[in-house]
Parts: sequence; C-alpha cells; structure tokens
Amino acid sequence: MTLLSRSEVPAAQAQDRAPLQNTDSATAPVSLSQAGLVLRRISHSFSGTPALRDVGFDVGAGQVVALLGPSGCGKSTLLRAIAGLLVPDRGEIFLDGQNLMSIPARKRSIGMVFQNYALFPHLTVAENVAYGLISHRRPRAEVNARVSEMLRLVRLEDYARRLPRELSGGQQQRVAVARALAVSPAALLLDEPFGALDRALRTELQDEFVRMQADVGITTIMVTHDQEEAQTVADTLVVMNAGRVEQVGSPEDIYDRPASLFVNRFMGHANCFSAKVTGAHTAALAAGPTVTSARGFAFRPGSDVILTARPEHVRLVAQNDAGAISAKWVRAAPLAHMLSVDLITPDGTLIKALVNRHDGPRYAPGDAVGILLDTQNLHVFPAASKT
Ligand SMILES: Nc1ncnc2c1ncn2[C@@H]1O[C@H](COP(=O)(O)OP(=O)(O)OP(=O)(O)O)[C@@H](O)[C@H]1O
Repeated sequence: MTLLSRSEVPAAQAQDRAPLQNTDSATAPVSLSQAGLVLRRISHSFSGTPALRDVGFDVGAGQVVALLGPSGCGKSTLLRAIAGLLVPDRGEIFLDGQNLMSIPARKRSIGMVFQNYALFPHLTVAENVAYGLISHRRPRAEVNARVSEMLRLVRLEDYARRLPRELSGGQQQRVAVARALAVSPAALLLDEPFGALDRALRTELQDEFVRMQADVGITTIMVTHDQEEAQTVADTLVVMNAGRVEQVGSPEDIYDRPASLFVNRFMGHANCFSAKVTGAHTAALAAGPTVTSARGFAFRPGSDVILTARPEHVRLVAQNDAGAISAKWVRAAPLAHMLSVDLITPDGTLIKALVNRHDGPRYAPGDAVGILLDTQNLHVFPAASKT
C-alpha cells in the first residue's frame, strides 16, 4: 500500500499528534521538522478589501481540521491559498516542514475535493481516479493497482467502468475523494465536500470519511457550513469571522468555552441577556433579577456585559419563583426526547429552552413562565462585543 496508514506514519509525524495550538500568536516560530500544515500570518485583499487577516494555525500530521464561519469570512480563499491557486499578499504556509510559498500548485502534494466534485465527465470512474497517476507518468501496472486500491477504499470497486453521469451524487463525491488520494498527497483539502447531498447521505458519507481517515490518516482541512458535520468529522475546529481566526479548539472547547460572543452565537444557540456587573459573582439583568455566576465575572462592578446561556442551561419554573426571569410561553417543538421551547420576556427578548419532554407541567401559548439560568454554565462578554 503506497498510502500511509496511521500505523505507518513516520516517527517525525507521529510525534506531532499533539493538540493543535491556538496560534493567536499566528507568528509562533516554525520548526522545519514540524509535520503537518503550518499557516502563519496569512493576509489577502481583493481590490483593497481584506479577505484574510493575519490567519495562523497549525494542523498536526494526520489531523482533520474543520474551517467554519459565515459566508464570505474567507474559508475558500484560505483553502485556495494553501492549494496554491491563489498567492496571498502576505504570510507563509509550510507542509511537513517545507515552505510552500515558492512551490507551484501542481507540485505541492495537496489533494483537493470541491463541492461539485469536478470529475472529468467523459472519463470513466477508473480513468478519473487514474488521471493524476498517469499525469505523473506512473507505470501502467502501478496505476491499475492503485486505482483498484482507491476504489476499494471508497467502496466503488463495481463502478470502475461507469461515467460520472451514471453515478449518484454521493458516489461521485467518493470518486472525487479517491481521485484526490490516488497520488498519495501529503495533505487533503475538502471544500464543502458533502454540501450538495441530502441529509441522510451526508451523514452516511461523513461516517465513511471518518472510517477512511482512520485507515489513511491524512492531514486534512475541510470547509463546511454544517456544525454537526464539523463536530462529527474533525478533531479540531477553526472558527473564522471576517477574515480572522476567532478561535481554534476541540469541538467541546468551542461549544463549552467560546472565546467570543461571536463563537458562542455561531456554534449552537446562545440566549443573550444584557446585564450590569454588580459584584465579583453577581450581575443585574436588564430583564429584572440578579444572577449569580459560579465562575464569577471577570469585569469591574458597573461594567455593562452580555450574559449568555445555552438552551439546555435554561430551566423553566413558576413565574413567582425567587430569582426567576418573567417570560411567556410562545411555542414548543419535540426534538427526540426533548422539547425545544420558545419563550419571550416582557422586553421582547426571545429565549430558547431545551427541556425534557416528559418533565414539568404542560404550558399553552401565552402562559406565564419563570426562567432560571444555570449559573454554572453562563458565559460573559463585554456589552460592545461584535456578533
Ligand atoms: N476572486 C475574487 N475577487 C474578489 N473578491 C473575492 C474573490 N474571491 C473571494 N472574494 C471575496 O473575499 C471574501 C471571502 O470570500 P470566500 O469565498 O473566501 O468566503 P467563504 O467563507 O468561503 O464564503 P462561502 O461560505 O460563501 O463560500 C468575500 O467577501 C468574497 O466576496
């Protein structure tokens, strides 16, 4: 097998499985023996409008990193810069210790898969997968063996002679992955690879990708709009906003310890409450009661802040319970064994709560309810935070 399995990753790369660093530094020194992808201070503007601003992070060898962020935040531009399809105005990119900046796209040893698969329509599945190997003038026997191996990897052995138009979207996507991996690239870039597929197929292919990645262990960056997909497939998430990296971390870090209000609101739902800090552990909500945060508020008393609570950290109680925020029940929708409840406070703030479907009293639209926030799990941001 030409492709490295996880157990075959050279020692220099294997050492490098340490969790990704949040290179706020974006400038941390690069060791030339560092395996994986290293991005440093990448900036790029289109006609004077910045698309990437000082982007820097590391992807350890064999890691899968998902790039997330709203439309236009620079994800595809970054991927194109790594692939060599765009020369950034500033910054450096290293792959397995080699500086890529003076290396043209076709010599970068990077495989790429796009949302539209970009298969050659007039070539069969096998010819598509063989394409890169033939361009590299590999001997015919090696090409045939490799094509069979790749089609086995993506479970399309029986489809070798079909044309792309004779395949489903999911099968075409798998051919695109097989084609990208056939030339044993050092890294794989995936731009919304499952974006065009329906939900069920998406989930199936995500699971298949995780299985394949366990075999192949290739350093991967994937752009996705789908948070669940990112959390399923990636070891590490990079959340971008307006050309900058907002946070780098494990899926749990990003969800449980968001570094900014933007990340808190972008990943999952965040209920937001305006408040004024009144003590080390207390803040008065604009909506009325004072809340106590177990973690404490790292703000001076008198500071205006935004408190956030995830829907699963909102508890419904009787309206006159001590410390409860007054609200009205708007509607509820079942979500497996949970109930997703929309509520509204007297000042018009919409609150989402996720409660057990079989617990607590039943309410009807318009009913008065009290809300308590789980003080162990509040997040606090400056009132002027950008969202
Ligand atoms: N070739 C180009 N010429 C001019 N502006 C561009 C070009 N490519 C991208 N941009 C701009 O750069 C910014 C970042 O675009 P990019 O495609 O990287 O965003 P994205 O995060 O991938 O968005 P999406 O999720 O919608 O694909 C956007 O404002 C976009 O309009």
